[in-house]
Amino acid sequence: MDTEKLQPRDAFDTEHLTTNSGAPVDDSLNSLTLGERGPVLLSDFHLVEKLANFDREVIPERRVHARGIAAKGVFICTNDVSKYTMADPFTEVGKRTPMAVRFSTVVHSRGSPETLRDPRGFATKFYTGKGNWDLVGNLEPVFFIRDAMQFPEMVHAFKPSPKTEKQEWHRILDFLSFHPECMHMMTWLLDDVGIPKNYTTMNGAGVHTFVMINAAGKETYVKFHWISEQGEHNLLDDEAKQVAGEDFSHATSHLIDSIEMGNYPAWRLKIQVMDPATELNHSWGDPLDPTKTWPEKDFPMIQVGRMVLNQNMDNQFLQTESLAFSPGNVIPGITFSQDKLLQGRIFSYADTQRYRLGANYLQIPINAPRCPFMNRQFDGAGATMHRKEEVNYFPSTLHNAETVGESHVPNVKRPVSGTQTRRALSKQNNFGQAGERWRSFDEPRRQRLVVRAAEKLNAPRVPRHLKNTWIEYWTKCDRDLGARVAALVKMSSL
Ligand code: HEM
Repeated sequence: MDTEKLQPRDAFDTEHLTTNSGAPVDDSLNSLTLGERGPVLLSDFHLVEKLANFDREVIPERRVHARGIAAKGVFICTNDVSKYTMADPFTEVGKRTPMAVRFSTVVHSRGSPETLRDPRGFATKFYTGKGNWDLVGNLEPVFFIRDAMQFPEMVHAFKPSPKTEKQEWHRILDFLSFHPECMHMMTWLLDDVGIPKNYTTMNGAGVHTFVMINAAGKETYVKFHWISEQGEHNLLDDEAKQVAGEDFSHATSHLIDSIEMGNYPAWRLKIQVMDPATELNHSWGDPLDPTKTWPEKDFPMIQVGRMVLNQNMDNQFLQTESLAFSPGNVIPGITFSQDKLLQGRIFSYADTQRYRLGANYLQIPINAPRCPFMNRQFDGAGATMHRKEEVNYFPSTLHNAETVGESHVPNVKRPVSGTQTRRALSKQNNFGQAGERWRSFDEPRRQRLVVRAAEKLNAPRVPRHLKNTWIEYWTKCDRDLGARVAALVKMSSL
């Protein structure tokens, strides 16, 4: 018997219960006691082991995006984009790359309703032949802030109050009043898309500008978009209340049921590309600013592939809960831009995952690469990778491990220069795209956003000075929008 092949899994089940170390269990209903009426003996190893395991069954939930559901699928390359990138999923039209995807809400805890007005996470992992590539995006193509320095406090403001354990809009509006760059994102959050009907009926976006590099080393700025083939459908506020009353996990139920019934949801992956040499020429703002979209008339969408989700997860803890996505996971042909929000994310995800899942979280099967891989860092808590060689260092004359060199992992060549500084991007244009987006809506949709914006300002404990600031911001987005919000805001004496 090859005991190393007998990894713990249901394929090797005995017909009877055993202890964790495999010994048969005589009784799993009655504790071992001194006489029928007790006391219980500490030598009941099976009881102690069962309780000890139970006591450790949960791990910290994700700091954000705690509530979500994952599925498996496949990415199919549909267009030749080799002039932009050498990345493995795009090397051949028709190439298929296995994927894991997790959709989520953001602010509330793991058991919270899926009908809340909240951004939605759209995290994708491509198991490519050159390592895992994670495109960790959201439904919304923009974000509230531009610099990772502000993220922890932004999350504190959105999360339930440390005093009341409730999300409170006076705290959110207070924090965001220092960040007028959030206005574009607010026109997504307070729009109908703020509550998607289901996860399958929402689009997704990579948000940041990334860099694609082709085989000749040419660099192209790129934005990624997932466009739902099911169409974009949302819940109006009253509908959301009704759905929540029936099934507060409605989006999870819908995804699982759709896949179960063979109605495999699909998305088109589209890209927008920009020559980095033009990056300072755009009147709408800076492409390194994640609060901006690139106008489609100047940067048309180019289809590159299709993702189909065709398999449910069958172990929520080992798969959905243990999935670890990171914007730091890129592959040759795709790399980071200088976007300051993105650069902070490169650190934060792997860091939280070492805390949340342990040092060897990448050895958990759902996170491990599907291509051959090898390095010298595999010991520690949670290690399961059985390696037999004596050389666990690099370089070595005894084992000819090599690195591949820059021609296989091209890096950005464009020079970066400047003095050390802590400064915001100078080209801000905080209100332009927010106003454009609101004006692009039909009248009923415009009015729904107005009503929601006013509702937030009428929430308990929003002081007069914040109401004034926010009316000013909405007015800067669009004069009519500001006037209509102001007309609905109750000016208390707070
Ligand atoms: C500096 C800014 C940000 C920081 C520091 C940050 C940090 C985090 C952290 C710590 C997690 C939990 C990860 C885990 O436990 O596995 C997370 C999850 C997530 N974040 Fe961010 N985040 C930032 C901005 C963003 C932005 C701009 C987006 C969208 C483009 C985004 C999308 C997501 C998604 C989709 C997840 C859930 C991944 C999953 O389903 O497991 N985050 N983020």
